[in-house]
Amino acid sequence: MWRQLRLLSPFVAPLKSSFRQVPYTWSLMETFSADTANMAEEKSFSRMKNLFLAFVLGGPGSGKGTQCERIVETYGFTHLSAGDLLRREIASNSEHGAAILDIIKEGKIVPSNVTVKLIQRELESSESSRFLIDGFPRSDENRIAFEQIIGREPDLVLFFDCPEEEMVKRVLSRNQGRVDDNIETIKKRLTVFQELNLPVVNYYAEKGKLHKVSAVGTVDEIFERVQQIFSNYKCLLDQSSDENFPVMSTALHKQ
Ligand SMILES: Nc1ncnc2c1ncn2[C@@H]1O[C@H](COP(=O)(O)OP(=O)(O)OP(=O)(O)O)[C@@H](O)[C@H]1O
Ligand SMILES: Nc1ccn([C@H]2C[C@H](O)[C@@H](COP(=O)(O)O)O2)c(=O)n1
Ligand SMILES: [Mg+2]
Repeated sequence: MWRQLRLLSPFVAPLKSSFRQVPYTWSLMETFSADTANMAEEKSFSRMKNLFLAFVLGGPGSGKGTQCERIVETYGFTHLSAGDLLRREIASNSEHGAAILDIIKEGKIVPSNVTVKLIQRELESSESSRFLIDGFPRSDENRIAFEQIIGREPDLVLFFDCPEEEMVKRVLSRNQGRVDDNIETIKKRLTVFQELNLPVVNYYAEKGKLHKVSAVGTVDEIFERVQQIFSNYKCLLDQSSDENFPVMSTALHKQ
């Protein structure tokens, strides 16, 4: 209603002289652009509300990316790795690229608004209705920024629990040319994991959203544990299904 009144107001105001028409024209344009922004925000809000969102947490090298690949194959999720989105920013020489590279080399955390905006862009531009958000949130600040910008919380949180020794071994033998896969940066990332990531894990545990998965064993063994968790979310996942993702029910019925 208020929007309709705002739209009408330039027309009902008296247009006594051409001098007066300039501000009225501007006000009409402003009204239209404010209205377009409101409509885009409402559209985005209603899309976000209907998505199935799973956060995937775990220390460096715990196997988040590896398990996400299996979840994508089996359940038709779209995989958004926060680290990959940041690395893509670096590679594209974007405005923030150089600063992001410095932060990643130091094993630190990129400012939350940068990471959340990258995630938001993917969530909004994709046709998908279910997402794995891997490596996010890495801190309480990340979590709060997501809640504020996206306007909601995840449906579930997976946490891959892995001993430090095993994580270090896996990262050092990864061989993907990552600037942070060296022993100095790994030590820093492990400290950040203890100090900033674990409070987020505890937060979701207290909210009853956390599913802790032992990340020890073969990739297949770990994925079996993951499937057991997803089997409890059949109803919610089916609500988020659409013609692009007919695989969910099939995958769950196969178990
Ligand atoms: N269960 C496993 N056993 C042995 N090696 C594994 C296992 N799962 C993954 N790996 C290997 O360990 C390395 C790290 O795995 P992955 O990249 O999935 O971890 P990540 O949690 O995504 O790490 P990061 O946070 O650094 O991105 C990869 O080389 C991967 O092939
Ligand atoms: N929420 C995030 C996720 C990642 N980063 C930065 C810092 C990480 O060490 C690096 C690599 O991430 P990964 O691929 O290991 O998930 O990216 C961040 O700052 N904030
Ligand atoms: Mg990864």
